[in-house]
Amino acid sequence: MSVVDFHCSVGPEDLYTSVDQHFALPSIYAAVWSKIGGTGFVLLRPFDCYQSGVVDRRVGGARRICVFVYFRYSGGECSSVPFELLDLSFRAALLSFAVSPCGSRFEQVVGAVPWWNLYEVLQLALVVRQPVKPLRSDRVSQLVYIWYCINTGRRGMPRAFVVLVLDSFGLLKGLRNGSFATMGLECKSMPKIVTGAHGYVLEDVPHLSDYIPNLPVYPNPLEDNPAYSAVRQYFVHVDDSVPEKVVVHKDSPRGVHFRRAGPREKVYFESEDVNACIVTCGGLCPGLNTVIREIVCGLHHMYGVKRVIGINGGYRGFYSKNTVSLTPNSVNDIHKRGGTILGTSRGGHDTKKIVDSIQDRGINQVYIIGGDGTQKGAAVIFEEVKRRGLKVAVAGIPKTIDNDIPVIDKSFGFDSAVEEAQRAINAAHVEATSIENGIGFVKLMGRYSGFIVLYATLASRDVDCCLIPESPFYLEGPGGLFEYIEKRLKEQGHMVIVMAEGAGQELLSEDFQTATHDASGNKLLDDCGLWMCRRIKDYFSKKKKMAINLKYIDPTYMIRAIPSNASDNVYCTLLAQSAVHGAMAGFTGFTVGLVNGRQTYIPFYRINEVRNHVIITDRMWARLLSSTNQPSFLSPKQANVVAEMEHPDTQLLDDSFADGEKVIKDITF
Ligand SMILES: Nc1ncnc2c1ncn2[C@@H]1O[C@H](COP(=O)(O)OP(=O)(O)OP(=O)(O)O)[C@@H](O)[C@H]1O
Ligand SMILES: O=P(O)(O)OC[C@H]1O[C@](O)(CO)[C@@H](O)[C@@H]1O
Ligand SMILES: [Mg+2]
Repeated sequence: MSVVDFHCSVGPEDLYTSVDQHFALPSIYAAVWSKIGGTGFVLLRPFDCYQSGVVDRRVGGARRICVFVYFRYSGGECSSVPFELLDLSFRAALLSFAVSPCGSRFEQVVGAVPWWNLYEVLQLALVVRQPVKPLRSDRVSQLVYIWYCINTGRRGMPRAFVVLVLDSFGLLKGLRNGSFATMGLECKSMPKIVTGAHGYVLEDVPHLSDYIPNLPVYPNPLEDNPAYSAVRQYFVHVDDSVPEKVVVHKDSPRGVHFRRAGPREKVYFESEDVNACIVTCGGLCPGLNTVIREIVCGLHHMYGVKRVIGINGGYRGFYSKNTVSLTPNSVNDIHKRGGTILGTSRGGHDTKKIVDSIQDRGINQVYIIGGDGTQKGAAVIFEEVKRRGLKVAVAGIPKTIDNDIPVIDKSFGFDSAVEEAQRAINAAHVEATSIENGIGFVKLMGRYSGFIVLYATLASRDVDCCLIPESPFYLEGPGGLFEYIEKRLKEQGHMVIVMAEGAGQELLSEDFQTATHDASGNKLLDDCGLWMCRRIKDYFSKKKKMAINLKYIDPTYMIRAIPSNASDNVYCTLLAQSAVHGAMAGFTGFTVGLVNGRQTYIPFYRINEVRNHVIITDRMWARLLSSTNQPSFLSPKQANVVAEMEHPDTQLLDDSFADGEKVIKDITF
């Protein structure tokens, strides 16, 4: 990659960002933000330089390119530090980073400094011992170039790791008011980080009282609830928190925690004042109706709330559709149905119109059920609500059958989807075993993350080959997929292949590629399953002159349109009740989620920073490989890249190496 790559034509729809937070970030812990596919956008203030080891642990390994951007501000309006000192600290930061395990791993370092200052360019080159090319034009366009850089990776996977060294908050505020605004960026809140003894960190969620002073509090009506009186367990302790990592060594720091979900002694809403709404966005997922039902029933039965409305048709429904009144009676049976009784949609997120509608209708609790995109939308709604100073609690309930939401143990609907996928795999197995050289080929969902396919394969034990987006593969030649199919057919006379829809997209021949974007800006995938089946058939009939019988099964929409299974139903109930307790207690700007088996409130930025991926250097992938006996399909070059990946100093500090499936990193080839 060179500076030239910054000029590639990426449309405005690709300009996702989290960097608008930069001037409010308190430390590097809170400063690692991610974009589509998991780009680490790290904002390093001059005095954070000594923390580069933390950066390494959070984003190390996958990133190959490092971009330093140095804005030198000469207005002086907000900076009380002399420029000479800022220059010094900048160089210290750069040097410290460049020689750190993280910095030294990058293939190339690009330094962006004001183009007119050749002296700075030379200094940078000296420090990083690499050719440094200044980016031309003014500071605003430099920022735009960085966005481009983030989005230039293959298969939509970003390749850049960006470090901003800021020397003036004032300048960046100025930029935000200027070009940032035209990029549709919003100012976000400062993360609430509470620290305690022995490395305890609480990544807390916002509260209405953070921006509305002197809010009245009320006793929690649960105190009079016969069910809770019976067990004499009413409220969670105000200081209860849940650790993000439960595998520790005796000297490990206590690490990051999230606020434990549950009812609080005091609430910030009187029951008769609550006017709640529920909206579902994005694709379908088993359990949506259960969550709707349990929010309505939880509000009604636990808190005596009578006014709950449903917003029809996703985010756009706030301003373009009718609402529907929801009562325990009207939602009584809905959990037995798939889909969402409210309807859903992609696109149409107009923050101003949505919050106008919330304000006009007098809504004061907003429950937003949806995937990664929806949670990003919820975060923006929260910011706008806060900016207007409204007493409105915004709660997210994460949904996705793909299980690609980070931090949480798993998303609701995932188990049901995996279970339903068994029926398709069984059918494929029956078909394959009933005929000579039978191949059962099943395509399942999983746009960027292959969890459904991974778990469905492990659960079934009938699968001989599992293909996921995270694990590249190739078709022809030694070690390729075709060779493996031939071997398997010769060994046992049949085989079952299960593939995620996002796998092998890069293999599709150009004539087969028709993909564009959906209304939310998600890249639409081409039907790689169909294409693969055609390639397999062609290969064996034309090249090998070998008769095979391939049956293609595509149950993708069937596995997400079903009602949730029993375990997801219970999970949905707990999520919904946790959301209700949180909103009633005045918390806002949070997503509910299960962390290490406990319900928690997670700040939006943690849910939105990365995408959860299957890690193919993790033991779970080893379990998969030993279950199917398939080769890794990595080309020698790709295998080298994997082998080169260094493990962090302390494995326990990094999710991807902890025992289990919770991951935050991705591998980019
Ligand atoms: N960055 C964003 N900011 C504001 N709104 C967003 C953002 N990304 C997505 N949205 C909105 O969120 C809604 C749902 O997004 P999307 O279609 O990506 O589905 P999702 O919630 O990610 O669910 P799925 O699991 O099906 O992908 C859409 O209405 C979209 O406009
Ligand atoms: O066809 P739709 O409704 O846009 O949804 C398809 C996508 O939704 C998901 O189920 C969830 O993101 C993906 O697995 C899939 O690619
Ligand atoms: Mg999504």
